[in-house]
Amino acid sequence: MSPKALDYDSLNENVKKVQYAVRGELYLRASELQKEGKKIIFTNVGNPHALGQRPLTFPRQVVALCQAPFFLDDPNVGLIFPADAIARAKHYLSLTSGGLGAYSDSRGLPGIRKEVAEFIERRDGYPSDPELIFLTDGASKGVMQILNTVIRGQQDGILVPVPQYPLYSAAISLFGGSLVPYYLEETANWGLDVHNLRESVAQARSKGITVRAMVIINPGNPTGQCLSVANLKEILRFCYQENLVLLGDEVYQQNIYQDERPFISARKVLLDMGPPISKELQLVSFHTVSKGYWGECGQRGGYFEMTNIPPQTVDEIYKVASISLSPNVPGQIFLGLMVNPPKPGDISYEQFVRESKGILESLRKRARIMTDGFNSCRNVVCNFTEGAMYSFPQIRLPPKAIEAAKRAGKVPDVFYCLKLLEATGISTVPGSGFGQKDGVFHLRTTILPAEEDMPAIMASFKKFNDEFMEQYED
Ligand SMILES: Cc1ncc(COP(=O)(O)O)c(CN[C@@H]2CONC2=O)c1O
Repeated sequence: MSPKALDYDSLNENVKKVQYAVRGELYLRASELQKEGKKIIFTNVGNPHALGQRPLTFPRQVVALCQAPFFLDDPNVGLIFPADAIARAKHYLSLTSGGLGAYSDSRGLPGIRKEVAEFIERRDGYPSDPELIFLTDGASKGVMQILNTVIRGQQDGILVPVPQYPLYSAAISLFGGSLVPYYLEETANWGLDVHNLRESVAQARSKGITVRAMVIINPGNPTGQCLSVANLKEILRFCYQENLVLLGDEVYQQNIYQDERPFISARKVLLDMGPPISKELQLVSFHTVSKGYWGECGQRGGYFEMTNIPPQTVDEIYKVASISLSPNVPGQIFLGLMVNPPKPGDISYEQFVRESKGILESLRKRARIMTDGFNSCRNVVCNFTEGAMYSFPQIRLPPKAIEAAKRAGKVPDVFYCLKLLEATGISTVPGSGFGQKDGVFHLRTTILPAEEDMPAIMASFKKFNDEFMEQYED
């Protein structure tokens, strides 16, 4: 009998090749232990509300009213909801074609795409065209759609930073392209050296690969570095010289924990450079409501903005977006609220600023606590988390530990993270899930555990780590 279509052996080979470590072996083992009653601290996913972060009040008030418009007809609605939330809910409902249950345009509601364009204009100081902004079910879907549009086959390469967020390696595998790694310099605080870029491209071309696009993640995941203007200019010039599309993943643009390198968008730097590059280099930028001080991961609100992309290509991307009919409408409203939050003078402004500032200040403190905690441990070194939501310490495993891992049939950092999980309940992602230089090992954790829990978590980590090193050191 020939295999059935959904038998494992007859599946699409690209599907079987895909790896996604953020919810890989460690996550599955942690879920098993949790079922057995062990207390698990899931720091593997940048999922703020799952670790206790409270949602911002104003957006939830607006979306609640949008989801249940009958409250708007209740004479007492003003006793529970502030007037600006009521007004915003009515505004968003007026943009839909029948409320949140109706499909929107496949690119998203025009009124919200306009809000995104106005946000970008305020942020960058250059006009932005709503027609070149598509709303998506989270940034992931936008990234996958653009990669699917660019990759024609195995010979097409995408330059991806290593360590990288495995959405990129997984999507490139799924769409049958080739990942072309460029290594970030850990000793230079995960800086990016254009010389490494040139080497990677030359190597790929020598294997017959056509490098088509370059991904930057700024601030970085898992590495947390923030790119300087000079670095961004080098990257833009490099892409222009090598005829590459630049994919600017900027989902952590609100998550900045130092003052030396504030966030500046690739688009602003590009437009500041002026012609010819500003008129010719193709750029797609991504953002989301999942990160920042919003952390609304489950709402699935994202967008991508296209710069210097030909109208015919935009039409093709629109055509493919139409297959999925409509991005989810609540997620679109969250996005509109993120890019157009309460303004000074609005009733909800003070509360919004208090809540958002509080979250960001706490994240900044936790980034410092975690970095210092790791650096106080034996054989652990950790760059400071300049941005994003993660800490990515290097774990210098003694040879005996590497041998023990081999005997256990595990990659060394998986072996270490499994031991850490069993001993402390701290669920992390091994550095091998993000890519790293040979013989160098890391783990990724988020900086999201509650501030008051952080010292105990770091103490528990230190106890485990120092005992582990004691056990395996010569
Ligand atoms: C760099 C980067 N881009 C895109 C996404 C996708 O975001 P959406 O929720 O908008 O699709 C993530 C999510 N970060 C994952 C999720 O949690 N931990 C991570 O590393 C990310 O880290």
